Amino acid sequence: MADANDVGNVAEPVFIEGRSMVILYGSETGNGEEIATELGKMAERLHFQTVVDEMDSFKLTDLLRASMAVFVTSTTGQGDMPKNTLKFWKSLRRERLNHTNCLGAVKFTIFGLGDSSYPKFNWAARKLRARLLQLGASEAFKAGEADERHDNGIDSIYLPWQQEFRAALLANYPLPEDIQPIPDDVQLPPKYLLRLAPTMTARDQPSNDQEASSLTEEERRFFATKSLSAALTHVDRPRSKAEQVHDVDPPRRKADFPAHIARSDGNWEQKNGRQADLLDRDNVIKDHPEKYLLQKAHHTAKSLPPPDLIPIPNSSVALVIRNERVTPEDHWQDVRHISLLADVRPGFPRCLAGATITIYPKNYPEDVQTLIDLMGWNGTADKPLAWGYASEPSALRAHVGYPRPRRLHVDQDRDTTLRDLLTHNLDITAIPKRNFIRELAFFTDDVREQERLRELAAYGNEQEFYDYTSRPRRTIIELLQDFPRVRIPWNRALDLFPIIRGRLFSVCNGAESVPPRATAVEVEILVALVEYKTIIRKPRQGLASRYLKHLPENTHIRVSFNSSDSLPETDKVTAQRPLIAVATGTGIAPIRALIQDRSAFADQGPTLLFFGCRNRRADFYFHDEWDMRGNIEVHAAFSRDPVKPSEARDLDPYGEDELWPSRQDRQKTPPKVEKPSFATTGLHVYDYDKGKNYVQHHIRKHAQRVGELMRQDPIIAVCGTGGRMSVSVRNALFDAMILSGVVKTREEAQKFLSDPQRCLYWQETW
Ligand SMILES: Cc1cc2nc3c(=O)[nH]c(=O)nc-3n(C[C@H](O)[C@H](O)[C@H](O)COP(=O)(O)O)c2cc1C
Repeated sequence: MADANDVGNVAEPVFIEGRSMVILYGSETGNGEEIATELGKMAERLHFQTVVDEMDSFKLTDLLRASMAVFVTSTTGQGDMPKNTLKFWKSLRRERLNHTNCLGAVKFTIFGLGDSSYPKFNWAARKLRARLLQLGASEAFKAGEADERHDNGIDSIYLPWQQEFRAALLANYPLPEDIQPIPDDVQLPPKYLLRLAPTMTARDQPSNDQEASSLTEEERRFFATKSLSAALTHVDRPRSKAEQVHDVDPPRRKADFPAHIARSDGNWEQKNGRQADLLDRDNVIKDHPEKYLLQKAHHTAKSLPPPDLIPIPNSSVALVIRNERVTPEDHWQDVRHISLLADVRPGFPRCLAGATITIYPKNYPEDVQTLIDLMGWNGTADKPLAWGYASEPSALRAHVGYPRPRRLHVDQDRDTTLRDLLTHNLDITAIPKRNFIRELAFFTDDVREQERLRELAAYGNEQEFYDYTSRPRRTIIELLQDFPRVRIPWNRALDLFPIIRGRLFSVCNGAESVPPRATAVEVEILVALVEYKTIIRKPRQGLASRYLKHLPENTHIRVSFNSSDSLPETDKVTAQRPLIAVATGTGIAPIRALIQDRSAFADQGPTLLFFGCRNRRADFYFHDEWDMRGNIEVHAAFSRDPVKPSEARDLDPYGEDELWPSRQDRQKTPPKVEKPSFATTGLHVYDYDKGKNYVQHHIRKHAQRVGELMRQDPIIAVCGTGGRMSVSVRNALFDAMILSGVVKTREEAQKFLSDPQRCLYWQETW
């Protein structure tokens, strides 16, 4: 059994003068951070002294200390920089830097993450790149721009880009002849290590000089770590015999899913006579709720996550006052309307429309125990721990400072155990990322498992990686069950597991319900819980969904608020602008907030709401509220309700009936020349989902009304599940503008929607 203090067979990068790299990321949901981490490991294997950190943790002048800077940033909002780049971005944009060539010595490259369904695709990376060049930095390697809309998502662009970048680094920074890159099957040193804290707890902290002088060196360092956020401790105390006997090697486990035989040749299904664990058909859960919905779980206070709250900077505590299911019990999806009573404190949004609330979920005791059992951590799980850097930091790291692991928030006033970390901090039910899978190969003694893990994470296996991880939403715990010989030493937990991120939800109520000068206000969210069984009947629940589903009323939870940067505050003037709102599903949340915010003003402009959902009966959220408001026109598209014959024609606006009005004409005209007239007008003929009942059909049907409001400087809000919906809606808006004569061509329509002088286009899709 591996000793918990043993970090295994590792190879340190060799120190080579003039070979260092900073990799700075901007990331909202973690994709950019993951890529930065992966690039960091790639650079370390090429013997670069490497620092990977968020942009805001970095001073501009420190860029000059590294031989190369790599920027990785996603785009958020409406072409905006992620929050953890704003400080850095501000310092980069200072006017006094203009024309100074101050970054003349900086060599850089940049990798952007974006989604081409947004009008400002990858704008953050483009803006950053332009400014770096303007300040004299030279682009050492071509920029990359990933698009989440690609078949294999970000990887489609990222992986080939990474391979080319690696080759360019080797060519431009050749290694001395006697030094080879560190191969992928040799472990790099960990960054952080956990260690057992001395037996004395924080509550026993010495109260006077005499007590303090009696502390051992170990204890002294432990207290220093607890009180200083960036203190370093090193793993230097071998575990006592008594500690070692606790970690009895658990019996070797049997895989629930023999992952190592599911090879890329796709024969797994044949060999096993059943389908692999894939959700491989669209709507499989929605169409067969009886098969794939989870059984109701009964929980007691003990089986729920503990109520204790860890301190999180800039957060506040809110009281859950309502947690109600709003969809019928027999509907496939459990959607919750949750109300919280939140303190109005500095930083609370002045306007709730467009604001988001971050909720910090926790893991369930059962999952935590499952992982502890799997890894054989029972002997240490409830002992106080400290954390520290695993080895002496590089000169570059020593200069720029030693941060805590990002987002690691622990209560400094009490002992933190491994079980606490697994409950509050480590995302043990996340979908495993490539880095994680790659690292696991170092913690199994089974050669087949090692091979299989490396194969899954290998370049060229993106489809298989996706099929194994994201597609069935496999969790880290399930991955570990599939590879029963993997044993992660407990002291590596902080280094290997991702840290839980707060989950963002759009606020769904507006100022109407916020009394002036209130000290606490009710904030509402509408949450579609992610939960179902897969084809092989494995339960799947998102971390936040599971947490929220059983969150009892009268519980205190930790939350933080963010105002919208891109939606202007609703005031007398903005409230008068017409609102063209398009929402699908829970995308109605921010739009309801906006409508309520506008209602606080007597003289508000008209609202045209296009809402799409599956059934009138099941998920037409807040429908009873719209009737009460005088100036809202609602056009709803129920995609799964039967279509009335009288409406059928509207759903196929470019169908044969419309193009060839009489049957006779149709018979005369050969089908090959279909739709010629529309192709010449610039209408987006082919984008409509024939026979479906979606919001885009209704936009086109009400083209004249859309056009009328377009002429009055409208606010256009598009919210809901992203990708195809937002693209189709945009095309339908182009068509409506052409049909109503607002513009003549698609290009003009495109310009119109991006012109802040003529409309405000706000998209919030996920
Ligand atoms: C609320 C929201 C707004 C977004 N806005 C844009 C945008 O304006 N342009 C773009 O190219 N991508 C946009 N995206 C897509 C993200 O850049 C993309 O999902 C990326 O992978 C996120 O990476 P991260 O996890 O590192 O933040 C947006 C995503 C969300 C959730």
